[in-house]
Amino acid sequence: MIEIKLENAAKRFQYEWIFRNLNLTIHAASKLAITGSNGSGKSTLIKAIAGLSPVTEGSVSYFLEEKKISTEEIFNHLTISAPYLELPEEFSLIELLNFHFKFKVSIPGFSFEKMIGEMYLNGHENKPISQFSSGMKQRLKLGLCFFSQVPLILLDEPTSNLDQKGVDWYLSLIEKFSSSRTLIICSNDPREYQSCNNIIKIEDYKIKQKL
Ligand SMILES: Nc1ncnc2c1ncn2[C@@H]1O[C@H](COP(=O)(O)OP(=O)(O)OP(=O)(O)O)[C@@H](O)[C@H]1O
Repeated sequence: MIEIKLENAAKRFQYEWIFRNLNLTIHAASKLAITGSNGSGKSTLIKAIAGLSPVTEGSVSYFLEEKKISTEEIFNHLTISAPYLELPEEFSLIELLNFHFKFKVSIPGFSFEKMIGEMYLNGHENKPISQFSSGMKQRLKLGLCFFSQVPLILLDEPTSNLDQKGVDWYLSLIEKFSSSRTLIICSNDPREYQSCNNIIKIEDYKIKQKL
């Protein structure tokens, strides 16, 4: 299980502080929602937690079973789904699963066949991802996150492009597959983060100032 500590974390783009003085411990297996209005900095914060974009000030530390691990290593222990992270469109579904699971281990008992069934993608095994609908792509992104055996799952706008049936399916994924994992969700939609026991508002850490 993984714990994350942000200490005086801050991010600045040019002259704008997106967040500042952020002190937060995300406990192992807890469920955190990062909320805030459009453009407030939710994605910026989740990217900093994922190690995709470094903080300008302060630090983000990771503790896997209480052992500190570096920002360079954290990618091995997480999966992330976000609108700005595209799937490789030229791969077929089977090719993508083969590729993804060269780097990640699947959760116990999950063959590709079972994953495809759980994502409601039967019959599309050899279709290129470029020909998937936006809802199919979103189910695939979420499936790759939950069916990988990692202690940290990061979701940015998890139900974008999903219809009501898809939203219910997403909620069932959380219920079935997130119990012993740390889950962080960026969202403006309370349906998406109803499972979260900790909710922060990015505006509470936003100080605009000219340098
Ligand atoms: N690479 C970048 N360079 C400069 N500014 C950036 C960069 N990335 C994000 N920003 C700015 O940071 C602010 C926060 O953006 P971010 O995408 O984190 O917001 P958000 O809360 O996720 O928004 P939304 O709800 O619309 O997805 C915005 O003003 C955005 O223009």
